[in-house]
Amino acid sequence: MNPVVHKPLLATVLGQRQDRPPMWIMRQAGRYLPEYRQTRARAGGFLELCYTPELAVEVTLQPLRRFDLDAAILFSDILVIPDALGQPVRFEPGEGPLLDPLDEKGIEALDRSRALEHLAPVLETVRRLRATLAPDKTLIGFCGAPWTVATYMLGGRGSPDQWAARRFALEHGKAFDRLMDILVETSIDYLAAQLDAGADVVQLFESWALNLDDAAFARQVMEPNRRIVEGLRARVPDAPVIGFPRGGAGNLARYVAHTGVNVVGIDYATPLDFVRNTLPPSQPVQGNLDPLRLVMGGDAMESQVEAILTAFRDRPHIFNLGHGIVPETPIAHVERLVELVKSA
Ligand SMILES: Cc1c2[nH]c(c1CCC(=O)O)Cc1[nH]c(c(CCC(=O)O)c1C)Cc1[nH]c(c(CCC(=O)O)c1C)Cc1[nH]c(c(C)c1CCC(=O)O)C2
Repeated sequence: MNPVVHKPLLATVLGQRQDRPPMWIMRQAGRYLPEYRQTRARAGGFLELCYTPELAVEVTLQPLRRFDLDAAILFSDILVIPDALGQPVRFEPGEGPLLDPLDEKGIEALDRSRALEHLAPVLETVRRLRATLAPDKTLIGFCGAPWTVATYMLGGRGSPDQWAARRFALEHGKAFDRLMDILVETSIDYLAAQLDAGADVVQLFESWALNLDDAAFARQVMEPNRRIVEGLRARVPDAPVIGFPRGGAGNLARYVAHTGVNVVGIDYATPLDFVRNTLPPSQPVQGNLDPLRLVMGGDAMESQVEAILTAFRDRPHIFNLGHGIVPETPIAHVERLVELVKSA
């Protein structure tokens, strides 16, 4: 890596405000792109795509060929971790991910010893991306944060209220804490390996940081995220981390202070002036356009893009959506979004 080349997105993560905010789009490689759908069909299954470096590199780079984005995000999924721990994951069309829900015995049977071996193809993808990516582009690695991954492991599928996992945490406290320990340790190994393979920064996707009371938020979100950041930095000093606790707005300042993440992701339901009043101007933020506005385009999109750029003008800001891009998004609207942010 050439240390002289400037990476605007990485610099922003490290706290340096840029004149124009760098940008990427959560879930930027995906079904809204015809070339993704084509490669996906070639791969067969979704996990096969994640575990085939040649194809995973290809889909990672597809959005950067179309749009002038400042970062590539490793193409993989948060659910490769349960898969690597011995809880198989299936992706069925129209269903989202499906797993056989874990019970206490299932937690005891999880096997961390071969997880990194299982994830070797993903790490090979990172190495190949590092070798191919233009030097001014930031390479983002990621994993799901433990609570979010656990909601799928315990519930067996996505759910609107994460009831099964929230109940399990209270009903089987010891087994739940054991599961958190396993996920924390595996995530540290996995993220350290991604940084070692050439990722510039890693993001913790805590997509289900909502529906939690104070005590549950502290136990299930803040503490595991903090342990990962601390454990990772014990291995990779100053490892740059983006935390995205979706739905955790009331805890934004506490989350940042407790976990030590460099950047905090802001979901689209969080008011801009709340962020301004809650986080000091030196605190880097990422977000927060509603993906629906990108589907709509026109003034619905442009007015809110302007509001976000204005609200975060005085601080390090990475422009992004407030959650992942959805399949029905018109490509022309993404082109327009990039043009708007680039001319800010
Ligand atoms: C909760 C979660 C998952 N996966 C992820 C999260 C956290 C972010 C969020 O909340 O959206 C994260 C994720 N998933 C994927 C990426 C790849 C990198 C990127 O381009 O951002 C990333 C960073 C690819 C994917 N992961 C998935 C797809 C679609 C699969 C397909 O091609 O059929 C892609 C491109 C499948 C997936 N994977 C998951 C679900 C619920 C689904 C089904 C719903 C859906 O399709 O969006 C779990």
